[in-house]
Amino acid sequence: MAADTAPSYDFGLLRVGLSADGVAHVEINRPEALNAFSSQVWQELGACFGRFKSDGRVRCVVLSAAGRMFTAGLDLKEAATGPLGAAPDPAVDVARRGYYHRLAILEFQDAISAIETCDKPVIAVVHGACLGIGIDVISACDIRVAAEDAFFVVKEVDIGMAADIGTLQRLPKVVGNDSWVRDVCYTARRVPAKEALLVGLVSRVLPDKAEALAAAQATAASIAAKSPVAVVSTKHLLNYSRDHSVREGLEYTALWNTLAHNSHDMAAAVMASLQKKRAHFPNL
Ligand SMILES: CC/C=C\C=C\CC(=O)SCCNC(=O)CCNC(=O)[C@H](O)C(C)(C)COP(=O)(O)OP(=O)(O)OC[C@H]1O[C@@H](n2cnc3c(N)ncnc32)[C@H](O)[C@@H]1OP(=O)(O)O
Repeated sequence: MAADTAPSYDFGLLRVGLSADGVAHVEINRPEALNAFSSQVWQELGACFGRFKSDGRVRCVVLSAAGRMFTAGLDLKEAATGPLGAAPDPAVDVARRGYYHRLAILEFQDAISAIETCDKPVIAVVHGACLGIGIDVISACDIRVAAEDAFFVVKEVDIGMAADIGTLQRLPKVVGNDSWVRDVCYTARRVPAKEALLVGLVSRVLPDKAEALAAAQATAASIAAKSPVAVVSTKHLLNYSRDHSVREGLEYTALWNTLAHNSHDMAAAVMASLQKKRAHFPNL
């Protein structure tokens, strides 16, 4: 993407950096409120990942958070002011208020789903608490790594609600263990990093946040050095296949690759492999 048309990543509660090797680093930066998700946080997150989708410079993303913990979940102070998107006027009937409340929940869902639909792999780095909406967020990521002090809580039942931004849809597919998912979703119990590793919620646990971040950056750099056509195709096809039958997945993959096999990257990669050299692939 030409510099004059490059999207802006100038946000209030996110710090976004883009390295020359194609790795974007998004840091949720609201440490004074333990990175609680106010509407501004999730709206900025949605906008940011929406922009990554069409920004060819971005090949892989690392998502982390500043301060003591990944996130304390939904901003309860903001939530206490009334339901999301609902008109506060009590004279307005419940159907009319409910209509706008539903739209607001859908908007919140879309913002977090932007992590999944941005096409570029996203690696979450979790340290300290990852509560409530934090689980919705990391479940939408491709890879999760944790620091030893990380712990995870599907906290929603403790605030009197069912999780509604993606945890109940994605977490079962991430860990593939229905009994465990129901245990943690019904009880809101604290899951330590070791257990998260054992059950497959995270793929690595590192001694501390700095090492977890370094490991994620190294993985991201390795992904960013691959053909971006191959990488976005792989993400897209994994997600499609997760949500469809094997047969549907195979048929769709054949169709997708009918186009993707025509990239210059394949020829360059095959040639480099034969010559025992490293291929360099242009941005999407
Ligand atoms: C449509 C709905 C969509 C999504 C729904 C998502 C549901 C959820 O996310 S459920 C999870 C909700 N979160 C919680 O229940 C956690 C609440 N917080 C705590 O229990 C504690 O703060 C803690 C995380 C255990 C940390 O405790 P501690 O180390 O003692 O720090 P504190 O002094 O409590 O907090 C410091 C500072 O942060 C503010 N804060 C903490 N959590 C939140 C929050 N969730 N929302 C808003 N603000 C929060 C806290 O008030 C303090 O601020 P001060 O200004 O210093 O008082």
